[in-house]
Amino acid sequence: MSLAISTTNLEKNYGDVRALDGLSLSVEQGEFFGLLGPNGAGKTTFINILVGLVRKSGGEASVFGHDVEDDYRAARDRIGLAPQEFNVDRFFPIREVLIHKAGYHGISTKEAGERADRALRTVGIYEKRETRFDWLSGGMKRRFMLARALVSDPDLLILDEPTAGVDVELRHDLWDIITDLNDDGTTVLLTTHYIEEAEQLCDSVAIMDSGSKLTVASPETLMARGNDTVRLRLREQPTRIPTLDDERIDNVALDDDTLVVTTAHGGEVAPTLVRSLDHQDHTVVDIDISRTSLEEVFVSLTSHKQQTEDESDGRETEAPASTGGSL
Ligand SMILES: Nc1ncnc2c1ncn2[C@@H]1O[C@H](COP(=O)(O)OP(=O)(O)OP(=O)(O)O)[C@@H](O)[C@H]1O
Repeated sequence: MSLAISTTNLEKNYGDVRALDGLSLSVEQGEFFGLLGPNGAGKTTFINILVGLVRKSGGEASVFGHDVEDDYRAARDRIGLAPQEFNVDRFFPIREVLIHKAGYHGISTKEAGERADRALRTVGIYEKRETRFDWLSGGMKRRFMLARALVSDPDLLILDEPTAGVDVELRHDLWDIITDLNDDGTTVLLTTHYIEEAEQLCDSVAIMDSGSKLTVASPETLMARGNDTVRLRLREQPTRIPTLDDERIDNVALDDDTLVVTTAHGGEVAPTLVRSLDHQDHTVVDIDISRTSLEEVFVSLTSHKQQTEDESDGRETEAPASTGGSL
């Protein structure tokens, strides 16, 4: 399968700041690909290089086989971008803004009108077509950003935090729209600080930090790398930790009447644990298995990288970029 995005050793320096540090990434056609990283990891810089807003300092980047600099026009015409910032012409009705945008991609005025109407219908704000951007509600502004990305019928949709600051209902609505587009064949590159968004939507997720890639895998594979916690509540509190001989167990602790077992195989180990405890006359009255969340994997990967850097530097570095409540 050919690649929608391919970058090799991509570098970007803003003066002394190394925003991208040899980033190599491949996104297959039709994939729903998530880019996760703490603030300042270089996600927006990566996107801006793909769409020609920022010139790379080194390495290679192409979109559907077109080099983003040498073959800029061909690459750019395949991409629809919904940026983080509302960089919209505020003085025209939104339908007109879309028609201008389509014109920029070489689409005739008649066709542009049809595309604009279709895009506004897709995102559910067709009835607002004669309204200026400034007069839309916050949620409608987000919908409009998506419509503007869609007006050129892109093969690659790039969404830079498309649901930042929207309520839960709209977030789910936007997820549905984007998922439908992906089902119809549009490749999607998504950056998000909402881990649930990546978990729900993405086929593959790249976790990056300090301008380079830490890992790429499906959300399921990433979560499987972490440990499960099996909590077994016993009818009577034991005086000491029962013997649990199973090489799949990493750790056992006692928390009042509850045994807390750490293992990479919670679902498989749990029945064995219950049997083994039963043989030792401990009755299990409740059992709970919690799996590692993608958020935990993310935090452990990015904080580990920061620690390694601090250690190898041997000097103080800036505080790690905050992962905040939602990453
Ligand atoms: N125009 C610029 N001039 C100087 N430094 C910049 C510029 N744009 C970005 N940077 C720096 O490059 C690094 C990467 O920034 P970037 O915006 O690409 O990260 P990000 O992962 O998109 O962050 P966020 O999640 O906060 O949007 C940061 O240290 C940032 O301060």
